[in-house]
Amino acid sequence: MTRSALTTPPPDATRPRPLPGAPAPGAPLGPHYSRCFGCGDGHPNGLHLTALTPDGISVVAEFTVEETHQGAPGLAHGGVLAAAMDEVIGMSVWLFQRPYVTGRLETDYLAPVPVGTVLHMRAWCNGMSGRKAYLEAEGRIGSPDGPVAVRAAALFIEVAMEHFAKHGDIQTIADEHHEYEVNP
Ligand SMILES: CCCCCCCC/C=C\CCCCCCCC(=O)SCCNC(=O)CCNC(=O)[C@H](O)C(C)(C)COP(=O)(O)OP(=O)(O)OC[C@H]1O[C@@H](n2cnc3c(N)ncnc32)[C@H](O)[C@@H]1OP(=O)(O)O
Repeated sequence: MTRSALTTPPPDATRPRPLPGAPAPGAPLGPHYSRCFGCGDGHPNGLHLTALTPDGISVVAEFTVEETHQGAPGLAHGGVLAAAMDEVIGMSVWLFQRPYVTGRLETDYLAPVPVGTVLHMRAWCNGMSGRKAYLEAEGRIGSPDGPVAVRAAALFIEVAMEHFAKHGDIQTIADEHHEYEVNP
């Protein structure tokens, strides 16, 4: 992966460890929001990524490239592939049970991805330092051992839950996240 200093963990970064409440290995992760463009099962033309964690600290996911994801005829749009990388990285950092948002996302495109491809994605954390999480992901064509088509490195920044309430749609958050009070 060609990555900048901004997405490279500093020497004092800590290695992530699975938390006690992490999903069981192999259990499906499910969408964090039904209308999410990346994982939402209620999104009419989203990516519909399906994911699980093998170990509580990383995520594997499958993304089937559809006609609605094209850039050039018959080939996936690079921005759509970046969105898929962003999503799978976001799923992996959510395993640490604190809310993070993407600060920076770097992407290498190594091979074209035809419509109909199942992209086998994997995301993991290389280190954490304060509010910053340094993450990486790859997407392989056709199988978990297939050729790598896309790589990404990212810096995610931890935010308070209020970030979503302040900037987003608080009623929908309350409807889907019953543990979150609209008027605490
Ligand atoms: C109640 C329930 C709600 C449900 C929600 C579920 C949770 C999610 C669950 C599952 C996720 C699944 C997947 C989701 C989709 C994938 C994720 C996305 O696409 S997220 C959307 C796109 N990203 C944004 O919209 C961020 C927009 N930016 C911001 O809001 C701010 O800029 C923010 C929060 C990133 C930082 O702002 P500051 O004011 O809090 O903090 P400052 O001081 O600016 O930055 C902190 C440190 O980070 C560095 N930093 C910030 N941005 C950077 C950047 N772009 N590059 C390098 N460094 C950066 C700064 O230099 C600073 O470093 P120094 O502490 O000084 O060392």
